[in-house]
Amino acid sequence: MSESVTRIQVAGSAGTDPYEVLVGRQLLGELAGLIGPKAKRVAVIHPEALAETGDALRADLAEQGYEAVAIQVPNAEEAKTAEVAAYCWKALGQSGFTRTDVVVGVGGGATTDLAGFVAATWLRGVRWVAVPTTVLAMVDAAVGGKTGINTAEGKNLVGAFHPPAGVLCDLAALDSLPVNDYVSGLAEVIKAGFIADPVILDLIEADPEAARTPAGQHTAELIERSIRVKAEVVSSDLKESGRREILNYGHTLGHAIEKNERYKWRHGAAVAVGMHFAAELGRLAGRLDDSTADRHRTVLESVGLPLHYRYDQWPKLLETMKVDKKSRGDMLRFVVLDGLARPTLLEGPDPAVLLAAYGEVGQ
Ligand SMILES: NC(=O)c1ccc[n+]([C@@H]2O[C@H](COP(=O)([O-])OP(=O)(O)OC[C@H]3O[C@@H](n4cnc5c(N)ncnc54)[C@H](O)[C@@H]3O)[C@@H](O)[C@H]2O)c1
Ligand SMILES: O=C(O)C(=O)C[C@@H](O)[C@H](O)[C@H](O)COP(=O)(O)O
Ligand SMILES: [Zn+2]
Repeated sequence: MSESVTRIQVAGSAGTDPYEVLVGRQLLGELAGLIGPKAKRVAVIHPEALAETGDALRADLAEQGYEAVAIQVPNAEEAKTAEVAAYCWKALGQSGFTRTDVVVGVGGGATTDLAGFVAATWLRGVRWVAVPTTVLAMVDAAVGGKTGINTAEGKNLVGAFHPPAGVLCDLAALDSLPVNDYVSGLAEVIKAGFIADPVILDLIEADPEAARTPAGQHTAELIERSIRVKAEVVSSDLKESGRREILNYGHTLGHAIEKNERYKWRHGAAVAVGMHFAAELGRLAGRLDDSTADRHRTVLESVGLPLHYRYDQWPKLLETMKVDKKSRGDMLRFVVLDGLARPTLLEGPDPAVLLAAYGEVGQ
């Protein structure tokens, strides 16, 4: 067993098995246990940026007796396409991958979303293990079983709920992450702070510069607290029939911005703008106090996340938001706050209020 490993439990829900999220260092010794005794073949799906890691993992698994293949996919959102999923299916088919074999997704959230989706769809579902290597993937994407790809029409429009058998968050992986990608992940950390655990906000506000680096004093605590928020929510509502919607705070506008930018913006940056919008919407709808709304601006800005987007794009963003997964018929639905750590739904807001909220965000 590895030293000083934190183990966070995710309960089984909707007929799925429980699993653990491990946070620590040198966790790869845990991988074989998660792959389980039945697998003969293992496919390691990794992005170009982690070519060496992917190959080292493949070689290590081969030494342990598995027929291991590494499947390299493009970096970031370019991996979340039907074409790349088809490329992975082809590789699994050519290596004779059966129902007892296992997919390992190593990388950021784009890679773990794709790898989980490939695992969910191959032979109608095989076991998979997530090895997240970005802040965002550790605290959010790799946990909870939402897997999927984008289409030209929108973000994550094709996917499946397919929880991993386990999640290994090796904090050492963060040392090679470019600072922009590190900071992008802080958007989901800050989201967890606003919707459920304000201590996260206190820790970031105490030293925003430290929060921007893996060497920061509170890095492990910020990551663990955020994972606990996610684990608690998905444990009770895997398929998003209710409470899980709170994890979509800031995402209604955020996803529309990502689509508008043809997925060239990082998810976390778009969600940061989306949370600013959600805060202004909450304030203008008479739900959220000024001080908590203003806190969104200060904490997001303090770590270097964006608050604003192009004002002239509002009509297009509004059209995209109409097909957000939370919409019901013609009714737009937004996660807003009734107060700090009090997330709720705002259904069918007045279009004038929406425009006024965007007036604070658009530039
Ligand atoms: N499934 C979910 O519940 C969920 C939750 C949140 C976000 N997401 C998804 O996650 C994605 C965003 O994930 P992300 O922010 O991790 O971005 P990402 O996966 O696009 O990774 C960012 C970049 O960093 C590279 N990279 C990854 N790890 C690295 C490392 N250790 N060192 C150097 N480079 C590394 C990647 O190859 C990529 O180029 C979005 O597609 C978003 O929709 C999913
Ligand atoms: O896990 C969830 O549920 C979330 O909403 C977490 C989000 O951070 C994440 O970006 C998720 O992929 C969004 O899902 P979607 O269903 O709105 O596509
Ligand atoms: Zn997200």
